[in-house]
Amino acid sequence: MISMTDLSYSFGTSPETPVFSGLSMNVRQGEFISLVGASGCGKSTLFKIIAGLLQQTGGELNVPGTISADPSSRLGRVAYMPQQDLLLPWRTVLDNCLLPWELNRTGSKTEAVRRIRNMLERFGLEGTEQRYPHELSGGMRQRTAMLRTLAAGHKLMLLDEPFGALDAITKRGLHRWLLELWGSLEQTVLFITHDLEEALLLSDRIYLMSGGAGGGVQEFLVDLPRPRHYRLNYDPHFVALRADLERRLYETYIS
Ligand SMILES: Nc1ncnc2c1ncn2[C@@H]1O[C@H](COP(=O)(O)OP(=O)(O)OP(=O)(O)O)[C@@H](O)[C@H]1O
Repeated sequence: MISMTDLSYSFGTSPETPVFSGLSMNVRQGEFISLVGASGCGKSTLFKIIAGLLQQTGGELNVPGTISADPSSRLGRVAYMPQQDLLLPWRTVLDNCLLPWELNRTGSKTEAVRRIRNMLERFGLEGTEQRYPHELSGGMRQRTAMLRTLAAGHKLMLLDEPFGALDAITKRGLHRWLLELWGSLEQTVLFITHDLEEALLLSDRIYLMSGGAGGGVQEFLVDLPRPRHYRLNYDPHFVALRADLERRLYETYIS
């Protein structure tokens, strides 16, 4: 679904110091992949490149149907949920979720509304369609933003720390919910997180990003069977994987 070879990026303000370099990775259809790495190693920047908002300064990026050298060919091809939920405060839940339809105008509005209404229950948002973002809890806002992202109708979703600002219990509930939802949707997900347990629970593979010149990326396979239960994090194999992941992440910090 995505492949990148030796990708690098430098901001124009500091061309000599790349945010990251030597990034090579592949994402296959239907996979759930997490990206972890120190703050500032370029995870969000990589998402902006994949979404077509920035152009890599080196290397190859292949997103099917696009041209590696032309970032605008990637615009609108993937669903991107940035760190802040970016819900429009003057719009209701339903109207926020209709935004992708308003931008693309594929099919009728009646059909788009029907599809969103059908999704509201699966997202635990039944009864909220006429509410405004300030009337929602943090977890509900994140689910609304995710529904809007999914409503764009793309098979690839980029989720940048969607649960980063939530308390542990709400987060736990959303993990359970996302595991069930992803299992039924055939979506490919690239997910940024700083939470190693979250990454292990949700992912097929994890990429550890180092950032900087010559940093590259390390692949970590999560060989835990599916379907996964959110209580899996007490399993001895899970605990061992977590320890290994933490050690490898620590090594990327000090290398
Ligand atoms: N517009 C910009 N101009 C110059 N430098 C920038 C710009 N945006 C981000 N940076 C720098 O690029 C680096 C990578 O930022 P980015 O947000 O991609 O990191 P990140 O790994 O997602 O961090 P975090 O985990 O804290 O969200 C940081 O050093 C940041 O200061």
